Amino acid sequence: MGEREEALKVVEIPGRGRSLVASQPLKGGQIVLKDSPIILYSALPLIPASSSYCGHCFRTLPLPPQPIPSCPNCNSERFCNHNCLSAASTSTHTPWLCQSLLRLRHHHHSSSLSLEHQLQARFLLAAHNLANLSSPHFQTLLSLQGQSDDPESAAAAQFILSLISSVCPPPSSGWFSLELSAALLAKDKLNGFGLMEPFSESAQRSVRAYGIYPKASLFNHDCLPNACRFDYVDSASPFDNNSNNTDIIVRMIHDVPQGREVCLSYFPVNENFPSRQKRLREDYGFGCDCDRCRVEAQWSDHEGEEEQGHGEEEEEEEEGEELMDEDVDQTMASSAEPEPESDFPHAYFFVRYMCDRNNCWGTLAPLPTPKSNVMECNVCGNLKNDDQQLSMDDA
Ligand SMILES: C[S@@+](CC[C@H](N)C(=O)[O-])C[C@H]1O[C@@H](n2cnc3c(N)ncnc32)[C@H](O)[C@@H]1O
Repeated sequence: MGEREEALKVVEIPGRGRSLVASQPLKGGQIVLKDSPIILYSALPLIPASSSYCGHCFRTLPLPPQPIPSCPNCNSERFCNHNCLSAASTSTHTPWLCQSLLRLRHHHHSSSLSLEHQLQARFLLAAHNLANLSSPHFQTLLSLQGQSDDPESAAAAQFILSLISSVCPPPSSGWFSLELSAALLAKDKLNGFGLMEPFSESAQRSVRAYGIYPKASLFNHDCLPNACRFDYVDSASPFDNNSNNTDIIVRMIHDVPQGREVCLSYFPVNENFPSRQKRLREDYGFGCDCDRCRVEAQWSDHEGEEEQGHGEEEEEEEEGEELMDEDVDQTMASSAEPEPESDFPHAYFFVRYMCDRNNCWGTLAPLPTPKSNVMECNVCGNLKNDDQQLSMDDA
């Protein structure tokens, strides 16, 4: 872990599992984590085979007349350049993965598979590929939350494993057991991050690729997060010359004291109480008891349902020193600011930290430069001067 990540420590919190906690006071805008995926797979259906993204870095491919190299074996996976082609042959497009995807595409049943099953097949093949490539990274994947007893994952594992093991060439370390396959699918469901298409006001944003980010997988959820995730798909990160197209960074939305848990929201913050609770129970297996949920649970008619969101944003074990429970600030992640006596104490969060651009629903965090007054949206990238916002608050 680099200097930045030392801003966070892994702490076991009863009822929440491993959690990331500020190991020092953190400033709004501060970068607290940079992470690269250990697994990355396309969010597109298996057929048609070719896509407009590079099969290694997932950048949009250049337009003709630029030469676009393709995989000499399957001829369908395409790459930005020869560097990406060469890097893919030992990562995202190994000869075994290439053969497996090719056979799966030619299999007569593949065209009738649901998109969900196609993506689960892509993930399970990518997990076998990881087990062949890197035992430490595979162990990291195994250490993430998600068990074989998740009924949905168990049912999917049975179907997908029987499909891929009958169609694809066996991986050198053999096929996973049914139980391991179910556990891996559950881990993908709980920990996978979606890399979204760049924002457009006029279209629903779709996912370009899914990734497993080992360090970012330890962030718990809060419906009023104090940190948010940025990625720079198809654009270079302005803060890091060495970042890859699929790296993510996590920045603080506002200051938090040492000992406070740092949380992300697993989906856009505008979703209403019933829909958040449903999603967290069904997709992540817990009922949320954050400050915001506790307040909204008291709203008899759940007014605010008109805020209903529709974003489809998804989401190595740190061997860091663990804090004792008493070192953890019990006020947890939210409470962005002092809470007024009202039945909507988090109004402040929405006014100050939610992007007001049409169809965006992103979250704003200050730029990481010291004392920046400029807030950046993590979805559309819009910049907004916080001074305007402050004068609005004072009014
Ligand atoms: C991406 S993992 C987060 C790290 C996880 N706590 C661990 O120990 O690996 C997501 C899982 O963490 C737990 N979790 C996340 N946010 C939570 C919250 N606010 N309350 C309770 N459990 C939570 C749930 O079990 C969820 O499925």
